[in-house]
Amino acid sequence: MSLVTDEYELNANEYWNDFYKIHENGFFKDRHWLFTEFPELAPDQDQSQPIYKDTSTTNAGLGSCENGPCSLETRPQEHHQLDFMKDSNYIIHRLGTDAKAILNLADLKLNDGDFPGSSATYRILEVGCGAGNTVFPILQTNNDPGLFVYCCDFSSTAVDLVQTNAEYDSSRCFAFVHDLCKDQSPYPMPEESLDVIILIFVLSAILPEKMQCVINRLTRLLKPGGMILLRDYGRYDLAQLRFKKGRCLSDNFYVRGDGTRVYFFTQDELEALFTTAGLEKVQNLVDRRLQVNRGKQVTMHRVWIQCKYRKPFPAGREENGPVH
Ligand SMILES: C[S@@+](CC[C@H](N)C(=O)[O-])C[C@H]1O[C@@H](n2cnc3c(N)ncnc32)[C@H](O)[C@@H]1O
Repeated sequence: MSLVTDEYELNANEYWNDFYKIHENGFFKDRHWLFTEFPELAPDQDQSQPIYKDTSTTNAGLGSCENGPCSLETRPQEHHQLDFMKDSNYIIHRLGTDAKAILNLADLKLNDGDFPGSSATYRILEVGCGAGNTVFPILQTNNDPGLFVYCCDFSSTAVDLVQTNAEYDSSRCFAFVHDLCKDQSPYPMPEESLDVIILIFVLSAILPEKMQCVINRLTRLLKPGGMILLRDYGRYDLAQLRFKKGRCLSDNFYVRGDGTRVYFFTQDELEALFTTAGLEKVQNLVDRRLQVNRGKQVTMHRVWIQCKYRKPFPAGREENGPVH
């Protein structure tokens, strides 16, 4: 790594802290489309009735994901803006977060062998949860009393935003600071305890040479039959094509103006990452969209990749029914 690349890697969480200090929860859009793409997040809900529909943008040339992230505001100078537009669905009640320390695992009074969510029957972990734009829709939509949702991010500012959200319910959710790239950084749940792990535009923020270790370690947390769900940037997405010279750190890996980084994947690369970790493909698709912002008369070619990979049952152990 060069000195410049090193600086972005060593201080990666600080760049994301700065990002969340500026944007708080108002940047990434709440993703109610999640449940049409990933019904595993709310298995018992009626997926035929999307809860959320944004009508501000027209999608043409859709792939198989018509209810994907569909609204967009174009501000070419800042590529984050290409991802998701501000949303006011969630009103955050800030509770003086500067004064409130982040709740850590050590602060919880747990009996021996217990862990947050130990009595749950369906456990979901969101990694790189940001301000909670995926976690809160899950908690709102999935009413299974046995559900427990964990979420983590290496930005303490982001985790603080989640923990101080009025919707945060510590009996159903546990948010914690965690750096996916730090092998020694503990998870609050044992191995083979999770039904679903979700990564939404997160793996792309990680140094490419560290991605395999991240996926290997996450795989160990999955129950046999459990799944990793991913949605992320695809190769030659508009955001990639718009990067100016000098922003490229290595092949297909770029740094934005605010110091946060992004990789653009091919399907084969993701297939290799997941299968090397021992997972089996359930889905690996490219979602290409022509997004039209009628107001601004701009068309945008977006490329996203969506994957679902399952942890196989050990040989001789039959799959029988749901994973919980
Ligand atoms: C593009 S944002 C997506 C946020 C969130 N998943 C969402 O959908 O709104 C990427 C997130 O990954 C987090 N992140 C990046 N590298 C990480 C790492 N090594 N460990 C944990 N979180 C990380 C960032 O802090 C940021 O919140």
